[in-house]
Amino acid sequence: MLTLRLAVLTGLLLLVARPFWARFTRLWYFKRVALGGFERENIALHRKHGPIVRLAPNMFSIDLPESVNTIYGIGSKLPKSDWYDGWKHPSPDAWTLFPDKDIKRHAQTRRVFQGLYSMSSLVSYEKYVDECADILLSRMSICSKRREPINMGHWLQCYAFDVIGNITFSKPFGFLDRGEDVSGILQALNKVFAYSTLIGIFPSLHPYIYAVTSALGIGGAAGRTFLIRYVKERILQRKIERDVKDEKGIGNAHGMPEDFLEKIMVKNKDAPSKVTDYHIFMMSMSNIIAGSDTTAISLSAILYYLLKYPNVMRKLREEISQSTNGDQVHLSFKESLEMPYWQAVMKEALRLHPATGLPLWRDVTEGGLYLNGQFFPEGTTIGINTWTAHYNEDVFGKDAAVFRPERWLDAEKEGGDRLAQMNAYYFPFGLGSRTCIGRHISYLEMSKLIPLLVKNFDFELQDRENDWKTTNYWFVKQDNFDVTVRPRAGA
Ligand code: HEM
Repeated sequence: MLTLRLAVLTGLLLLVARPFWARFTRLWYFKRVALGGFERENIALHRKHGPIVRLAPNMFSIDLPESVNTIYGIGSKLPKSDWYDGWKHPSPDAWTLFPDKDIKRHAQTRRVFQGLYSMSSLVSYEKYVDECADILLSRMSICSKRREPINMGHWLQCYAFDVIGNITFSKPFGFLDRGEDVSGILQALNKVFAYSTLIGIFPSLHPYIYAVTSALGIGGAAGRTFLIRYVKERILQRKIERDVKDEKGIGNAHGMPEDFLEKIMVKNKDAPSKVTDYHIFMMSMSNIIAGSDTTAISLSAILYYLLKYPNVMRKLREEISQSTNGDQVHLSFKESLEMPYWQAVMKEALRLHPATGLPLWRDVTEGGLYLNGQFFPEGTTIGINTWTAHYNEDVFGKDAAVFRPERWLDAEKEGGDRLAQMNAYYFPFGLGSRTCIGRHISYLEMSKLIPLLVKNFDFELQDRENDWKTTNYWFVKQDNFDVTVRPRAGA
């Protein structure tokens, strides 16, 4: 009887969703994702077919604001789907936080390491951010003298990599100093992202293809190997330094505050069975892989929209000059939190250009799930794409595609439910138990840098007419953020 009921319900599911070929094979979704622009297509699919769209025989893209908590909320028990397998080494021992499907182990790991990413830990990371911001500032001065267009996306990526290296190990990678891709890491990671994004659609092939590509040294294996070696070297070096000094946790290099590695090593020394050497390696790697491109993309988005909307730039600059004194170089994180317009600018830029551009896939578990009256049996995979959510006109209004930081401030002034509804369908950092662990760190990096840049420089978009080009292999990266840069009069 139960089987019959399930068959009927699954049959109904078959009738509901389009596009046609997605019913029969995952190849349809694979092909669309491979084209690199799925975030826009996902929005268009929902506008055409409604809130539930089939992307593969058992994969459904959802655009239902009222279901976001059921799928992702803190109480939700839906694990990440096997699409995430592509983001890890095929060995079950080589697990990492981001793709971990084991809900219990994931929760334990988060509990142990949450503090390293908390607001109170940011105080010790702030100086590491300032150091890299100073280097970027001096690079911008040099670029402004050359008067040639520069790829600002590249420089912001250099900054994001160096900052996360500095926060994690008190040592930037050297991207800003060299202005180029150190040891091919950026190129290699691009390949890793494309590989993981696509193989995740056919996860059973992952062990075989991974073995072949690694043996041949293609598909990003070389850059990944460099990164692994780099992280291991930093850890080893720190262990030696700590042994020599035999000191426990107070400060590290050159009297700077505790960096991430120092904090995690203190935990390791206090409870070696709970915080193992594998944890130290895995969390440090996660910082670099999950925390660099995401921040770079978001920084580019903020600056790009400021350049596209000069009125917003003007208002922001007014707020910056009111909030800082003339000689002050760096805005403190605390000061930035007290700048409502700046906060709204960041929020709005991450709404219009969230860093991840595919549905955040989750598996429906035992007993199935009803969404909007539609039954999804156990074993189906469902997900909401942040882009689909953020461009939802019922939630954000008819002008959802317009960059308008005021929408957040107006909704707040207005009172009522609107702000709560917008906040509930706004998730550039994911949601619930799988929300981004590094989100405060990324806010620290972003909120300090952009005010510094726009206070000191004028940027001009090379192509004012057309929107920039992007490529979406999970991260929606900007390809041609070309600008000219000039020092600002009086800065
Ligand atoms: C603006 C910058 C960032 C954005 C937009 C961003 C976005 C996200 C999103 C959307 C997720 C959840 C993905 C999912 O549900 O599949 C996530 C998870 C994660 N992020 Fe971030 N992230 C950013 C910066 C960072 C930074 C700076 C770090 C590390 C220092 C970091 C580390 C992580 C980790 C480890 C996870 C996995 C968390 C878990 O599953 O428990 N991220 N991030």
